[in-house]
Amino acid sequence: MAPHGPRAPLEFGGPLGAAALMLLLPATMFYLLLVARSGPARLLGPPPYLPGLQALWSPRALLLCLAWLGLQAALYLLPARKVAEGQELKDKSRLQYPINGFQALVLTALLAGLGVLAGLPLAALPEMLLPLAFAATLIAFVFSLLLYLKSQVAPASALAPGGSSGNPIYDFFMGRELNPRICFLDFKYFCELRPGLIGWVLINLALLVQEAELRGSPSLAMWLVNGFQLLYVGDALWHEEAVLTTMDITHDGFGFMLVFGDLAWVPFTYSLQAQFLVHHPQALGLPMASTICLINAIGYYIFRGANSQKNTFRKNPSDPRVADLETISTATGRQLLVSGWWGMVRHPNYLGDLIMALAWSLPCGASHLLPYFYLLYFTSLLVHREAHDERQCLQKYGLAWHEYCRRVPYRIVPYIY
Ligand SMILES: NC(=O)C1=CN([C@@H]2O[C@H](COP(=O)(O)OP(=O)(O)OC[C@H]3O[C@@H](n4cnc5c(N)ncnc54)[C@H](OP(=O)(O)O)[C@@H]3O)[C@@H](O)[C@H]2O)C=CC1
Ligand SMILES: CC(C)=CCC[C@@H](C)[C@H]1CC=C2C3=C(CC[C@@]21C)[C@@]1(C)CC[C@H](O)C(C)(C)[C@@H]1CC3
Repeated sequence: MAPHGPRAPLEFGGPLGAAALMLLLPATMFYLLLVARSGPARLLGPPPYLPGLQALWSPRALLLCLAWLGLQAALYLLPARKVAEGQELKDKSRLQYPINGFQALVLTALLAGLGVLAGLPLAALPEMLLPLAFAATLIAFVFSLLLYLKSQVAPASALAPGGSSGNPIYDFFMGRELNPRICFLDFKYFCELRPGLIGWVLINLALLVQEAELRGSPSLAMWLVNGFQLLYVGDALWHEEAVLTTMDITHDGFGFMLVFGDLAWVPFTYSLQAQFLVHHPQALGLPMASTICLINAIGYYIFRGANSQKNTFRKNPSDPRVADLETISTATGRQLLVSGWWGMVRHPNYLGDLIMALAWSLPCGASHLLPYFYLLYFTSLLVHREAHDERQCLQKYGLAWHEYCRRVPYRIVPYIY
């Protein structure tokens, strides 16, 4: 079982590290937004210029962000095709979650289409990225503060294992409450999948339209980046229920790190490749484009295969699709897969995700490092996540986890790591 309360080891260097990250993460996001639109687009140089407050603050951008959150919340509250139950909580209860994320994506696409037909200038959105990112950051700070205050009146059983150190800065950053919600609106589940992910593909689409207006038609590179990332977001929302077993939902509190990650970091930095392409057009031949599509398809095949295999197995180990796989028994009664995808490396889903990340950067060519930022950041995020998960699995499964590590020695990349 994971350690609780003050005894939980502090992550990210404790309160000082958390405070530094609270400044560093937004600063990095603004830096990337500025660099992507600058001529040299140098990832490792000083920022091209320092924007004044008038370039960042716009009441219209704030209103737009709030309207976006309101729209996504309204779509979340629409009748769902299914209501799923989450993992069992400390008090033995299970929370309920609507499964209508894909429906929200489709309805948002319809609304955006209608908006464009009615004269909504989608291509103007990229020009507002800086003030929109600033507004999203402000919202993230205020929302995290409200969540922190709300957690002060939450019962102890509702707190996450890692966010109750007693240090306000650290707890504000990590999040104290595990599943903060008002009635049916679960804030963490909502934010993780809706406004940020759907916002990301909307920003990508706006960049595609802007490129078409600038150059007559969108480039092949832009189509690939839009297509790959839409597939990724569509897949996440189609398999929405699977997010209920990720450690973000089952283990982590909902504090500034995740709030900012979901609402600002994902839409504004994950769309970096499309931003880069508008300002730095790339000629991409068909052979190269086909190779990149193949790389993305391989990554997706591994990512989806591994995630679905584990989810199917966790739901019903006797399902014919997984019943023949080899397993190790653990003292908890749960089993671990040691063949199939999970017999290749201990985190095959991370491997697939990383291969896709490479495919998203390749259409941007090899002249700049900036489009590869996502790949670099994502590698470090997954290495950190993998170490975190291994510690938890060792605590949960003890000797059986040692046996799994012996049988499957590589973590993410076969024969390398
Ligand atoms: N694009 C992005 O920014 C991000 C994407 N991701 C993606 O999200 C997805 C989910 O990632 P994440 O939640 O970190 O981790 P996983 O989906 O890999 O879940 C880890 C859990 O799986 C279970 N497990 C581990 N090994 C086995 C095994 N051999 N057999 C059966 N169960 C096993 C354990 O939980 P238990 O035994 O309790 O079931 C373990 O805690 C991944 O595909 C990842 O790539 C993640 C972070 C960011
Ligand atoms: C640098 C920073 C602010 C870190 C915060 C991390 C978050 C950005 C990520 C933590 C886990 C995430 C997941 C997804 C998006 C990024 C965050 C929020 C995810 C929704 C992407 C789509 C996938 O299919 C997924 C559903 C498996 C995934 C879940 C984890």
